[in-house]
Amino acid sequence: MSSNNVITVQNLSKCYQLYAKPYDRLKQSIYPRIQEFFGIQKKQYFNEFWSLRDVSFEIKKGETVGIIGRNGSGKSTLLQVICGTLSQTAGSSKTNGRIAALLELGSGFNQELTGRENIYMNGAIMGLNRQKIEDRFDDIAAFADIGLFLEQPVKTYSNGMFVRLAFACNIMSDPEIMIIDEALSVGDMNFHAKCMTALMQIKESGATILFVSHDMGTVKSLCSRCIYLDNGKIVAVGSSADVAELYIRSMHEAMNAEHRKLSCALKPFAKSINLIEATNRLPIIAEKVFRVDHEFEARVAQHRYGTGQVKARSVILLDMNNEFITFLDFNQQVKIRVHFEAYTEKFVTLNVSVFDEKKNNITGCGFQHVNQPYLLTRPGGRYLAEYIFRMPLQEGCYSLRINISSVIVDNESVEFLDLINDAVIFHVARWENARVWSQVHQFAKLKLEELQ
Ligand SMILES: Nc1ncnc2c1ncn2[C@@H]1O[C@H](COP(=O)(O)OP(=O)(O)OP(=O)(O)O)[C@@H](O)[C@H]1O
Repeated sequence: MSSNNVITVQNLSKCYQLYAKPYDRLKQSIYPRIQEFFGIQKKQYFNEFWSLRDVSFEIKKGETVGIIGRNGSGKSTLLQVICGTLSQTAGSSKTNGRIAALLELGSGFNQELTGRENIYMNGAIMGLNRQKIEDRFDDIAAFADIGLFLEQPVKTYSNGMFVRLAFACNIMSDPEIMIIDEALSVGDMNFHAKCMTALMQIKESGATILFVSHDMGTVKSLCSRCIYLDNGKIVAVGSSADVAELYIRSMHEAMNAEHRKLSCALKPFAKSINLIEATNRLPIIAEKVFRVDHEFEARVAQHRYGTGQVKARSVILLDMNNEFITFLDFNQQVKIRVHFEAYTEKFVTLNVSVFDEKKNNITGCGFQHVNQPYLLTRPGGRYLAEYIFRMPLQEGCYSLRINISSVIVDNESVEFLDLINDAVIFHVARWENARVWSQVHQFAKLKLEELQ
């Protein structure tokens, strides 16, 4: 392993034996030996299931790496093999440094012992002596913040309490490698925020973090690099912004496919929208010209996906004098003008989102936010949608995502008809008045008084 690598995984594979019937397990433990003894070809009484297949990567000291993928893609299996709690079928995994791991709920704690006793037990396992644990005890208890439950056996804990205690123990052990499997998702909002701050501090201290999550926002803000697993194989490794985007795209495509399958079952719902909003046709304005921008379409071909039943044909950013613009002043008012064409009858909404360079969704707007009912398109219909936005954003480079979706279940589920990432790229200049601290500036009012 190179001296800089703290985790090296080489051609790692994990195979589970799946038995159709419990009896097959018994047969597998007896018959092959007998068959071997009599020189008969050995028979296999199980099906092989490979939860990891030939996975290789390296993680350098100080890196924060996310592992993403749909349910069952092999993320937890990978973390368990790296932590040494599960053995691999082939390949190798090497780590170099003190590991603190938050794997599945319940692991690492003795269910019969109290929270307090488990803190001591965990500290000892992490190599801390009694004095060190005592010095840190109050910090651990304060971070876990589970009150009187600290004196109760952990078998009485809720999932959230359990994770609070486990996370507190882990971060107080000064880990060199921190491995977290989805743990934060069971904590409440306050705890999540506290953990994120703690993880940022661990990251700044130079520790290496390996992090499984389904929350792409957290992955993008915490991780510099990302590994995308599917069916136990690596699909992509790269910057977390790019890899998370690839994953989101594949999830959206899978969702569209699912919706197509469900469309028959959902027909009664579509009818109910028809009744409510059947009048929602727009007047045709003959004097305005529909804009088809072939240059735009060629440029975004790689960045768009969806069923294509309604498609944006041009997306432009204009100032309030209707001039094209890509360099904006801080808080400048702009128009986002989208010409789109329908090839079918659908209830649609058109959403615009602003993304930063790390592909975090900063702000945005959809029909429901401006009280615009869903539009019932007609085959061959050509439409113009124009949002007026202010961009009170930190100095930097941003992009617009245009998303035309049809509504499956109000405010819950949509089918993506046309989703275009990087439809427009633009820069926001520095505000002359003051440095902008957060990504979206708040124009607050302040009352400041001196009181007796
Ligand atoms: N003990 C086991 N025996 C058989 N198959 C298993 C076993 N443990 C895991 N698997 C299978 O291995 C595959 C990968 O599981 P794993 O838990 O690693 O996925 P994951 O990506 O972490 O999923 P999730 O996002 O749902 O947590 C799954 O199909 C799972 O059913």
